[in-house]
Amino acid sequence: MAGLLDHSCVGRVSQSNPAFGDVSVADKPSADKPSADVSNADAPIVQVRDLCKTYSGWSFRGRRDINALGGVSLEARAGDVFGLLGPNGAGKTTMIKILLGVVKPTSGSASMFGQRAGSTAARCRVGYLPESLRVDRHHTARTALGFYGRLSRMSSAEIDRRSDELLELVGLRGRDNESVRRFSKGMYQRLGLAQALMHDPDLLVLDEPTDGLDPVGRNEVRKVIERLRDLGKTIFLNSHILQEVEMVCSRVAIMAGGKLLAIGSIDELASPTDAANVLIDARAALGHGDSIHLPPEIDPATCSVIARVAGAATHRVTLLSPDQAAVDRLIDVLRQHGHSIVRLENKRPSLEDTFMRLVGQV
Ligand SMILES: Nc1ncnc2c1ncn2[C@@H]1O[C@H](COP(=O)(O)OP(=O)(O)OP(=O)(O)O)[C@@H](O)[C@H]1O
Repeated sequence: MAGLLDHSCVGRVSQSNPAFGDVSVADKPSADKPSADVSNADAPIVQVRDLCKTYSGWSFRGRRDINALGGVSLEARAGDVFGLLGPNGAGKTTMIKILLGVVKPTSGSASMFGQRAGSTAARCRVGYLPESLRVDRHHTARTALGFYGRLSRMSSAEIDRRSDELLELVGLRGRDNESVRRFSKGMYQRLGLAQALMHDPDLLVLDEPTDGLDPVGRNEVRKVIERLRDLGKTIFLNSHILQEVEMVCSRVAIMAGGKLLAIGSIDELASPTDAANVLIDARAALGHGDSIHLPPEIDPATCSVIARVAGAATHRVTLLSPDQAAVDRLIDVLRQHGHSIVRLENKRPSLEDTFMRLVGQV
């Protein structure tokens, strides 16, 4: 049953748990007891040191080892919305499975809240939304939350109170007694977020939470994540969708081929070549048969014609890392030469620029 791991402090992880897909290397959960005194206030919420994972497989050519993680180190701290990014096969899911104790690392260490990743004490404080959550079709949103609450050994009163809060938070209040069979994918994922939050975890691990959703569903799920961020929840988000990561994450790690390529805030990861720039679109009138004339003060290399219609041409001038004086000077020159400023945009480097630069080099 999906969600068992999220509430697994009361039970064992089933190796056939559909929440984890095809897990070939499953680690037996430890028998350590959760303790009220497990927190180490100064410890990073997630800490990974030199983490390596090699899967051993067999093909008709014989034994074949796959290095899914080749010595990754990273940390996420309280209040971070930490984005884990990388192309297919980067090792993101393997990292999450190790953190949740489903896969055993080959070497290196992983801990959460200062406790060994996968230990019961660590897992009790984590809520997990798998990539493809499956809630039994006979459930309503409310009975599903009741089921997950009971797995966490919550009392009926606690389950009712928490369900009310979470249904409100994820925007399913009023739909709570409908069969999940009638839910859209977006509603289903929002219910998934609610089940992951049922036992009020300190860390939320979300694996591709908006994968397969249409733009409306994506937007709804993202709004819930933003609400959780604003409430101060620590979130570990695995996603392919760069714009989404850019909108919600405070820090990101970019991985490829089992290696960590970069880690930091989006601004920290931008290189000078991705630097912020200013775009100025200026329109100049053209007489019949006129060619386009740029003011002589403007370097043609910084300028391109983006539109030419009868009687007018629009130029786009790009200023790299400009100061305000340079922007003012350029506008003055354009105006003196009879150009109208039709658009001015401050463009900050996008995560996509950074991602493509780093991943493209691998
Ligand atoms: N159970 C497994 N047995 C053998 N190889 C595996 C197993 N799980 C993952 N791998 C391999 O390990 C590598 C990393 O896979 P992983 O799923 O961690 O990457 P990912 O970044 O999550 O990719 P995706 O975005 O496609 O899910 C891949 O080459 C994958 O084929």
